[in-house]
Amino acid sequence: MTHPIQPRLTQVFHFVRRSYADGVAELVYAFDQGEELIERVRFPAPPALTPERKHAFDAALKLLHYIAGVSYYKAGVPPKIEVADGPLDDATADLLDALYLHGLAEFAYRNGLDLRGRIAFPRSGEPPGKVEASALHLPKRTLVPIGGGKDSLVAAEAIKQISGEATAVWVGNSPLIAACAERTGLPTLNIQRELAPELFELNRLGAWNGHIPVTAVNSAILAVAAVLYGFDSIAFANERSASAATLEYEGQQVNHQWSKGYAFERMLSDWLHTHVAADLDYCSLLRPYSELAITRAFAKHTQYFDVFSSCNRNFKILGPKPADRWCGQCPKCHFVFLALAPFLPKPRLLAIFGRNLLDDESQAAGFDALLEYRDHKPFECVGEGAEARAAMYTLSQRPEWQEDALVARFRSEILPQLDASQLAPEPWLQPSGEHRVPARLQAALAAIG
Ligand SMILES: CC(=O)N[C@H]1[C@@H](OP(=O)(O)OP(=O)(O)OC[C@H]2O[C@@H](n3ccc(=O)[nH]c3=O)[C@H](O)[C@@H]2O)O[C@H](CO)[C@@H](O)[C@@H]1O[C@H](C)C(=O)N[C@@H](C)C(=O)N[C@@H](CCC(=O)O)C(=O)O
Ligand SMILES: Nc1ncnc2c1ncn2[C@@H]1O[C@H](COP(=O)(O)OP(=O)(O)OP(=O)(O)O)[C@@H](O)[C@H]1O
Repeated sequence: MTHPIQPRLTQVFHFVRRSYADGVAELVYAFDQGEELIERVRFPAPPALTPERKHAFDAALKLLHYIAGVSYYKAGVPPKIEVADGPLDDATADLLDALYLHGLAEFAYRNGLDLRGRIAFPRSGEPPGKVEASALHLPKRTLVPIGGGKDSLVAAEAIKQISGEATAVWVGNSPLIAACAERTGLPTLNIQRELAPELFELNRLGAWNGHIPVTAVNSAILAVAAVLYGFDSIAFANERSASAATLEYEGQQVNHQWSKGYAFERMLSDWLHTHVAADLDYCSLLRPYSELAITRAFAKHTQYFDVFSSCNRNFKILGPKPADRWCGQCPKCHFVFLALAPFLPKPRLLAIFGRNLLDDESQAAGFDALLEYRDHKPFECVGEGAEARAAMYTLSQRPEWQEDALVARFRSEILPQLDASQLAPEPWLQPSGEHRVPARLQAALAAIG
């Protein structure tokens, strides 16, 4: 079938309209005069929207419409963006311009595209109006998004430790994430997301495709949920390392995890305070912590070892879910194995993964990339190269790891090229840096360390 439009040849990307009724949000997009692409987000058992929350809800839904559009915009990256709402205020346009440029930087790099100067959401140019939305007096309870991996489970346990009222929430239909959410013992909330099926057809017909800032999409969905169900805070589990670029290309920082980074957290946190509710706090509970600090914390939570996984193959929308929670071949499997190893007895770690990834020479290139040895850091949610090197160095000093192929290779081939005084893990275990954790939740920060 010849598709009515060839997305790569389109000239305009339209944010056509949006609606909400009985728990279902419909987000509508189109290329040029082409067919409508409709994404639906389903909020279960929705309470009635109170009049005082309606304005805030509409503002959060509007942002969701614009942020979720990134999945469709990327298919054609047309030079012009049209929004049915009319020109946006500067703060909204600034957030969206930054998100589309930086959140699609990996997508652009891998597709040989340069989006700089190409993405410009229509803006009114009006000076900022009221700089603070009204307080909604939202209930003092927290949405804790669960991703199925170690980070969000550390965040959930920290909030439980301070007896904070919290709900484990996740977007999508992953049985693995559902199992992790249930295992927290917290109340749960599962929001469904149905992408426009036409997008998969456009992909099949050769549309541009690639990595998107999905954390921004999940964040926008949870902002709508917080107003709808009544939560005063959303506590993601994005680590300090997520702000570090993966590589630099033609003068542009390319960060696989940009919407997990602090720059986005700050922009969205401020935007929600000024456009949705002065008392709705968006933050990452793990912001001050490195990946190594988080894996050390996670190593104490043995109750999750038989359900969690960081392997992204588990989270595909299309196709069957893998039988094995850990593929053992991808950068996430490599990194989580390496980052947990210093903090777990070796037999315990091998029981989680079902095999010893560091005694498998076929995985050498994958681990080299984590160490930034002869390759750049992989385009995945992994810690900084220096963290990986500190973890590998720690293992190289442990008798039980000496004979394993990739540890022995590190000792003989890589370690002599490194400055061992820079390889201690301890500096990575201390919290540091800015965060947006609200005062009510700051005791949970200390519970992580
Ligand atoms: C699970 C995964 O890694 N998916 C990426 C993969 O998608 P694939 O084609 O293998 O299959 P599906 O996941 O079933 O997706 C089918 C197509 O649908 C489109 N799509 C999907 C979800 C969405 O939110 N938007 C979409 O446009 C897309 O065209 C898919 O091809 O490869 C895709 C192409 O490179 C990626 O776009 C898929 O990435 C997902 C959005 C995803 O959930 N990825 C997370 C694992 C992820 O990247 N997490 C990052 C967060 C980074 C951030 O800044 O937020 C991380 O863990 O660091
Ligand atoms: N399907 C989802 N629904 C809601 N939030 C999610 C979802 N997937 C990931 N997140 C959140 O987005 C952030 C980044 O996801 P990420 O996959 O890095 O975290 P994780 O799965 O908790 O840990 P890991 O790094 O071990 O995979 C986390 O805070 C997580 O809670």
